[in-house]
Amino acid sequence: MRMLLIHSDYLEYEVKDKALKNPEPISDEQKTGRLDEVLAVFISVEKVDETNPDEVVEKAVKEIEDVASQIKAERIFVYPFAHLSSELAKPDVALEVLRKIEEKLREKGYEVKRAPFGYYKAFKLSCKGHPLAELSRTIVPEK
Ligand SMILES: Nc1ncnc2c1ncn2[C@@H]1O[C@H](COS(=O)(=O)NC(=O)[C@@H](N)CO)[C@@H](O)[C@H]1O
Repeated sequence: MRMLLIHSDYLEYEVKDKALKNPEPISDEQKTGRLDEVLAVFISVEKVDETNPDEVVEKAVKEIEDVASQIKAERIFVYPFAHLSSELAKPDVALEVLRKIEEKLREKGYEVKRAPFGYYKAFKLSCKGHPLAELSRTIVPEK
């Protein structure tokens, strides 16, 4: 899994078209979304993650929590992003992993939104620009 973490004044998105034949079903209210004062986490779930998705979820949540505590972020935006890797996991595995990350972060008390999966989306992001505002992490399951 590849993650790009951007500490932002805000992230907002708007769903445009389907990028997959069967994207995640969404309600009208999910067609746009915005969070202010947010840690935006762009995630590419990779093929290698299919060997142990639950382990990758655990490791990703830990990494995100570590960064969130350092920058004192209480809101997290989980953003499916297929452009951080050339070895993408298949969509059904990727969506399940992203849903579990969202769920576990919420259980830990963060305010969490997740952008819809399988759509082309317009988005606006305002990076804060401090030394820890732009980070990346690579997570792999143990062999
Ligand atoms: N492995 C993945 N990790 C994260 N997001 C994914 C993954 N696979 C699919 N998606 C989601 O599905 C959308 C489209 O995925 S994609 O791989 O880019 N596929 C396409 O764009 C197709 N139109 C051509 O392959 C992405 O924008 C993202 O929302």
